[in-house]
Amino acid sequence: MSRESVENDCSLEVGRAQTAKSSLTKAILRETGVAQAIIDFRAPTMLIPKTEKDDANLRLEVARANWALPASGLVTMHSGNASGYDPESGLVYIKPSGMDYDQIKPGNLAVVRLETGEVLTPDIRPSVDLAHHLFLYKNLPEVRGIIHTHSNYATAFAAANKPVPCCLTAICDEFGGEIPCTPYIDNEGENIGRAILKYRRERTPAILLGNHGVFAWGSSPKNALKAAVMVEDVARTVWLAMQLGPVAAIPPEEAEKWYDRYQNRYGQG
Ligand SMILES: O=C(CO)[C@@H](O)[C@@H](O)COP(=O)(O)O
Repeated sequence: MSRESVENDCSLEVGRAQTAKSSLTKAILRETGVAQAIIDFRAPTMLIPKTEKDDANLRLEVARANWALPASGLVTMHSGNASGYDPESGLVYIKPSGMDYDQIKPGNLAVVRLETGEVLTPDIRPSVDLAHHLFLYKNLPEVRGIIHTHSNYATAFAAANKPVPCCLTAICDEFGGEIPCTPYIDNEGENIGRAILKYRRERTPAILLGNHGVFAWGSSPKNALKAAVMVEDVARTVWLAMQLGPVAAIPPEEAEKWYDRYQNRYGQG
């Protein structure tokens, strides 16, 4: 679709967009200090067909999750991506493929219709991992955010096709048991998505992909990011522990106690 036809076919709610631009810009400048992140809401990639309701807040959250990947040491160069899903509009916002993280803005994310896989941003190519993100959103109905990384310590376990064993209370808290690992899976079609569903543990919001990396998910892009950060953190600690000898597994009934407290009574509610 040409830029001209996109502009003809689409409507911009200018007043709404300008309000959002103003508040988003302030939020970005306040929280990141990155002046370049000012969003141009008139950019063609922001034009969404009339039937779709764009979600400025989710755009900001997805951009933030992508910015956090290099900031948290989870990616090298372009080797990871973050997305978010808005069930009201049916739209998925995802990192543009191969884009430098400091070039990502709320206004230049790739936008995809979940139901059909149609890319609504003709001039922005989505992450090569789009198919896996879409498959997970379709099959895990509570999920609103997904992260993929090749973070080093977790990916070392993946290289060995080994799960991260449940040998730390922090693993019980966050994951409720070991972080599983799939065998090697090729990247065609829905193969990775299907393998994630097959090998995941029901309540564990992350998995290692054999010989590849990490997928993590959550009820928001921020929560998916937390899971991705925690996968790497515990993988690093377990790796260090393994230099001392075999690690000691925590029995499932003990893991359950930690999980229950952390998930149900930890923090400020
Ligand atoms: O694993 C791979 C490539 O093999 C991708 O996850 C990674 O490079 C990120 O790709 P995108 O920049 O999101 O298209």
